[in-house]
Amino acid sequence: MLYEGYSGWEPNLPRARRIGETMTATERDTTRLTRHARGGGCACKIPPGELETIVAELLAPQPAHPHGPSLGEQPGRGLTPPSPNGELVIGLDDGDDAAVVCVEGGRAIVATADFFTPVVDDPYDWGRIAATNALSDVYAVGGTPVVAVNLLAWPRQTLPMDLAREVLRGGLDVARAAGCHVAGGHSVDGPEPVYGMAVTGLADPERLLRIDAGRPGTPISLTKPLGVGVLNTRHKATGEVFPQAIEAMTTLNRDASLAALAAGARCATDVTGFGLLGHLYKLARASGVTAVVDVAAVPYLEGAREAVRDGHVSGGTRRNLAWVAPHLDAGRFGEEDLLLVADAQTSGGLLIAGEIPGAPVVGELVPREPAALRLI
Ligand SMILES: Nc1ncnc2c1ncn2[C@@H]1O[C@H](COP(=O)(O)OP(=O)(O)OP(=O)(O)O)[C@@H](O)[C@H]1O
Ligand SMILES: [Mg+2]
Repeated sequence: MLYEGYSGWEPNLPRARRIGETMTATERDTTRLTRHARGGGCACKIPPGELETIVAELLAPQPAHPHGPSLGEQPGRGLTPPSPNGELVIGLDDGDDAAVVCVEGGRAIVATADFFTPVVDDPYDWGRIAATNALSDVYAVGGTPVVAVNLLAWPRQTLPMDLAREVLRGGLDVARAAGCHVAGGHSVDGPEPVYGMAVTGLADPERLLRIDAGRPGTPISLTKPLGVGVLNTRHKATGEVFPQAIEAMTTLNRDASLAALAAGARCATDVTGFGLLGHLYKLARASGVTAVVDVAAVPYLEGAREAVRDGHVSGGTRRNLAWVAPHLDAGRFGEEDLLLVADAQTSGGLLIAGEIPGAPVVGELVPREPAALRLI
């Protein structure tokens, strides 16, 4: 995930505090983590169209740089080294969730990194959410996380360091629950708090969940309800806490991934900042199919629709909708429903091509139509 930038951070905050110092009420308000970031969670991702433009540059043949190593011009994909140490089986071509490389011994190594600005005010919960989200991309390709390193930026002049400690504690607790070591990291002083992890996992190369493996005639299942985006936006604006959103964002996608593999699924992705519509569009495009969404079957967290009606919609959600609009047959649905299905999720569930016990079927993949997405 790319991090959008540094603008908009809270001015006039108190001096740096030492661990253990008590806070005044005013200071407690200024230590509301979401006030220190313009965006929040996966809603702070670079919009999908802009991201794909810069990533496409990486895929293009790379001319030799006059001051770079003399590897010469690459004939094919720019990212392939002349003498690779492993076979790349999932790379950048379709914007899949994680990179997968086959190595000696018939195992596959899964690599991914994710970090973002605060999505809730509670530092421990934010740590748990960010770690659950970082681990999710390993599960989304059918892997098992093995080791993670923390990625942390902290405005140490304006936010107490003991909050950073709580963030890391939350991340550690989630990784432990996932059976994944946290064995290091990197930390910098920055204007906005940013936290996440780089995670390495293992997978069976014959049993991967790929974004390009969807086939017509397959139902689409969604393993977590939508709506965390609008509830987080409401939380940032009002301070109201939504335990149902925190519960959803801290639920590991491990069981969903295992259930998908057990059901014989071969195609999945996780629903994060580009929303259900954005991620489903990527899946349909990569698989050469159209995805039909049964809007009435899409589950939402309690309070999500009300939050949209009250205007708590992030810029990221509106950008998601604009991005998919040229590829969307929206049928009879109006703005409220469209904003809900495009809602930028943080640490959302898996979108699986296949039927999974306990997960609602929210649509179906069909042969490619003029529009890659159709709502019914
Ligand atoms: N700076 C970058 N350089 C190279 N590739 C990138 C960069 N940023 C993103 N990508 C790639 O672009 C694709 C889409 O990125 P995105 O962050 O949406 O995927 P993701 O990791 O599945 O996100 P999420 O964690 O929200 O599920 C991925 O394949 C990702 O590896
Ligand atoms: Mg992903």
